[in-house]
Amino acid sequence: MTKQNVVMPEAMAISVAAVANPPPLFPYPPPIRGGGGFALRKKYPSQLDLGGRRTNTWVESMKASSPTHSKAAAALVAAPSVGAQDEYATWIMRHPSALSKFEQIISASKGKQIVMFLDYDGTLSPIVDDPDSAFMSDAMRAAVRDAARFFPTAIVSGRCRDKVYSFVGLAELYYAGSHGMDIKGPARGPRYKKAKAKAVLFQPASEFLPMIDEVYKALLEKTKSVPGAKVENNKFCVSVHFRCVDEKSWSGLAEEVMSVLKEYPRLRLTHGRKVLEIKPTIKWDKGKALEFLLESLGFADCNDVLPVYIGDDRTDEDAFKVLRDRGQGFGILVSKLPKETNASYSLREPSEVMDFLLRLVEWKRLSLKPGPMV
Ligand SMILES: O=P(O)(O)OC[C@H]1O[C@H](O[C@H]2O[C@H](CO)[C@@H](O)[C@H](O)[C@H]2O)[C@H](O)[C@@H](O)[C@@H]1O
Repeated sequence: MTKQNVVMPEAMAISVAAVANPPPLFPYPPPIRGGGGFALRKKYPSQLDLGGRRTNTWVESMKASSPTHSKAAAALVAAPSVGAQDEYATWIMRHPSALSKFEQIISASKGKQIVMFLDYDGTLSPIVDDPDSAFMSDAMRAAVRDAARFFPTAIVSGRCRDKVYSFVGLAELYYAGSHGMDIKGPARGPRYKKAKAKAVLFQPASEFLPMIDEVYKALLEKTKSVPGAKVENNKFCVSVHFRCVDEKSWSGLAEEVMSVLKEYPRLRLTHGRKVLEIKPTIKWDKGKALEFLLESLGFADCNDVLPVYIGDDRTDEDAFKVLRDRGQGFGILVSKLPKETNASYSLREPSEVMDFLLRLVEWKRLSLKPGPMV
């Protein structure tokens, strides 16, 4: 594998400019909890402002970060109120199931190479309490392996690349770890590689490694008194998990995290599904990673490509938005609940993601079979 010297203008703008003027994050509005409904929020900042926002605002953001796993939301999924059902019905018309619209999707791929981008947690593996036990099933692995035989496939995850590779275990895929800040091409050369495809190893935040390591250690120390808190070193970013922390301790945890981060103005804080995420302030995200990978695969400025991105979290919205802005391909949001999203389609859970991959593979196999002799 050769180290690639790629000049990406945004990636080069890593430090000073970005620090002075942090990039706006996509305002992914999680549903408002409580009130018995799934009302979509119009504005909900996904970047937690270390300077001005009060801790209780943080805690509200933390509460909203995993509605599917709150007891109230789980009850609403199991037995939704009439209002919630109406709201879901309206939402699903705007973001129909990728399974029910399968024919529409494959007809859009006519004459084009599908390229698959798959988030990991909550997309290929179910959300579980222990991040170290978020294994994908063998059946899902087989479906991804089959899909990758026909379509270039990349795993795009917030996790450390090595970790997500250890979960997926397929050498023929591209992997973008640390929310796209650590990209590596397949160990084995896939058959579908275009002639202009390049070998890939791209780490736009490498200068932040020592800082991330330092912050990881500081966060470990600061949060060790909070029962259930877990700090995960994702190489170019750090996750502070609060899924197993008693809700009463969330504000204390947020305060500890903020007290560490105020010493690091070149890092920013966002939140995902019951997790606080600490990242470098570079203009790089899963959307940029998607564009980078398309280019690496030889599909830059091509019309004969249909990128499909499947993900469940707010960081995946950056990729959905890129596809929407390019007017190319489409995003599929994995969610049982209505959420404001830039994805075109939806799937309810990882098992539906697997069904979708299997149908794609089956369709491709049939389309490659020679027709009957006449
Ligand atoms: O981009 P992703 O692959 O979706 O990674 C995002 C974060 O996923 C993991 O945390 C989430 O899944 C855990 C296991 O199911 C769950 O316990 C946690 O509450 C979720 O937030 C991962 O551990 C994080 O480091 C990733 O940033």
